[in-house]
Amino acid sequence: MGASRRHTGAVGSHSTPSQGTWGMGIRTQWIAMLVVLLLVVSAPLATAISAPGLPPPAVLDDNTAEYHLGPHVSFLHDREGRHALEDVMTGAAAGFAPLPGGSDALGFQRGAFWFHARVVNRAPGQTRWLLVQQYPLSDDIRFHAVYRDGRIVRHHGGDHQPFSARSVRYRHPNFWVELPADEPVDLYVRVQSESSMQVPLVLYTPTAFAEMTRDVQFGIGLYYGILLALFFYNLVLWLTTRDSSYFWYVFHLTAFGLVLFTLNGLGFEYLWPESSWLADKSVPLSICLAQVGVQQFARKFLDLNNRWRFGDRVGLGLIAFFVLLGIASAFLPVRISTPLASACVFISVGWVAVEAIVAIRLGYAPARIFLLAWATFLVGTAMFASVAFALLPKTFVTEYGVQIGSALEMLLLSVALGYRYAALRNENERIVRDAKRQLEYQVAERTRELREALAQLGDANARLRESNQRDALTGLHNRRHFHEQLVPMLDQARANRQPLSLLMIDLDHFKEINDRYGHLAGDACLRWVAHAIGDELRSHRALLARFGGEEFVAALPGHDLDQARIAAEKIRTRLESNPCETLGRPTRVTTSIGVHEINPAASGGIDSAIEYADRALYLAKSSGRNRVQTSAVS
Ligand SMILES: Nc1nc2c(ncn2[C@@H]2O[C@H](COP(=O)(O)OP(=O)(O)OP(=O)(O)O)[C@@H](O)[C@H]2O)c(=O)[nH]1
Repeated sequence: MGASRRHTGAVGSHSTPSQGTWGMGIRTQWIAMLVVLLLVVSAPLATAISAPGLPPPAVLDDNTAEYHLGPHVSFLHDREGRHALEDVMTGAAAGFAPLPGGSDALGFQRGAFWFHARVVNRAPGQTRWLLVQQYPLSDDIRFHAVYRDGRIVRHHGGDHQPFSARSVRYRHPNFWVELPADEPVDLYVRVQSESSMQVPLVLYTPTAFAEMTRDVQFGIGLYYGILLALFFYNLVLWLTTRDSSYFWYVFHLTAFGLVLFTLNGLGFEYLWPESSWLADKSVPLSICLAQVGVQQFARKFLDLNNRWRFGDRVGLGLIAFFVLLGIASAFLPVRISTPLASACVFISVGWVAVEAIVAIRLGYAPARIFLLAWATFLVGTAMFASVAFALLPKTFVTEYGVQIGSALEMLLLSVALGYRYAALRNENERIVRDAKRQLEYQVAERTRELREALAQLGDANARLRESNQRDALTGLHNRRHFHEQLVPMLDQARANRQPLSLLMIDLDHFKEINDRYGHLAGDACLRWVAHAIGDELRSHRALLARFGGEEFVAALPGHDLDQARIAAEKIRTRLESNPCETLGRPTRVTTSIGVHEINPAASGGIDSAIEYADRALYLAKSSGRNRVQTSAVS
């Protein structure tokens, strides 16, 4: 990347961190962020150190396409910012000194700085050059080219001038300068700025500048293209899933992109070309915004509120701090707010790494990818800084460490979000599955209990029905049930053309038993009689019931009148010959029985049939009792 022919100066190698590419400008910002506190303290000291001698002039020749003036630059600190060009030229001001340590980054300084370099152009075919100050944030830059004949050409630049005032529409301030062949030209650059004092001056031929910007634009397009793709991808995911982690990821990505956009000078070029206020304040503001984004994203992604309360509180504290600092930076001088915000970035970035490590130790799997993403960014930034301190050789990867690291970080974070989403979805599905299983088990359990209850209820109903059909004293069927059962029995007899007979059985003088032995003895006698009749009729498939009081009724299917009479006679004989046991006392009990055969062809109902049997019984009673009487009507 860069011009095909480069020249780094006649004297020694280039020792400043600034180079003539896109990354060089950014690197300068990052170095400033890394060493800003050191510089704030050391720069005034450094300016006080007297120079051993002023640098030699820069000599351009036919092979020069891009020339870094750093080794040829001397500077003068005009603390009050009052000196005019004439003062510094004539020596009325204090003398010029070489750049401290060869570095063109002087930190945050009050007043104005004058930079001087003498240039001799030995290339007669190339007299038009572009001087670029590869730091986009300087407020006020006044450029002067002083020629042998006393002619002075002046330009005015910096981000306090509208972007359109630049010689070339480019993110770094730049000035066209005519360099006649073989004539020394003194270049004086006066810089006054609230932001960091960095003046990496580079001379380009128009061709070299065009080639350099082409490569740089490609790199910038690639980098911000990746960020934009991730932005829209995760924006859509946020809109569809409504998972706030995606929103804070997009916020973090946007704010981080804005920081680099601002530091690259692209913010001033494309977003606020007319606003010198924003040109000044955008750096601390975007830094604070990015830190709010990263802290909030980490809190949400790592679910710190549920996993690590203390870490969550610290994260919230950092967010509150950066919000306040962001608001304050709208009013504070940039030389205070920017170094403060930059220094706090280290705390914030380190704390995010701590949060991720704790989350991993607490067993949160998605935090691993999160930490990997974060480490990628930190390693990229560290490699970039290491090059600046000559700890690592300058390669494509180390030189563009911040861009590569942050692009990889954003990419990995996007993957981590997907992983986290899948993990949450799986967890949800597991919970739903468990709940469903639990519900199914409970439903089965309830169904079983219900079935058991229904069975018990059925049993109870059956028992109730049975008890409704039974006589409580004797255990025989009761009169109502007899009626109910006699109907189908009669229907069946009619259908089968079979006889059906009724017995009306009544104990004789039962009242006397009650009167003589008591009601309980009477009860016992009734039970005994019921058992005896039932026993006697068992072989006849009879329907036997207690008709009421001391009266019983029996229906004998398949029995004609005579067969029924014989069965009745057996009952009578059995009772007569077997005294009932009433409370240990044998008591003789006789019985009168009325017998009636129901004519299946007759249309009469069961009531009339019972009536006939009852009449026969009455006849038996009136004929002297203890006898069987058949009904005359059939
Ligand atoms: N211990 C007892 N006695 C009953 C029960 N139901 C009816 N009785 C008695 O049965 C007797 C029936 O008396 P009556 O209707 O005069 O008939 P009887 O004494 O058997 O005389 P005849 O039927 O005419 O031979 C009464 O004394 C009733 O109190 C019962 O469930 N338990």
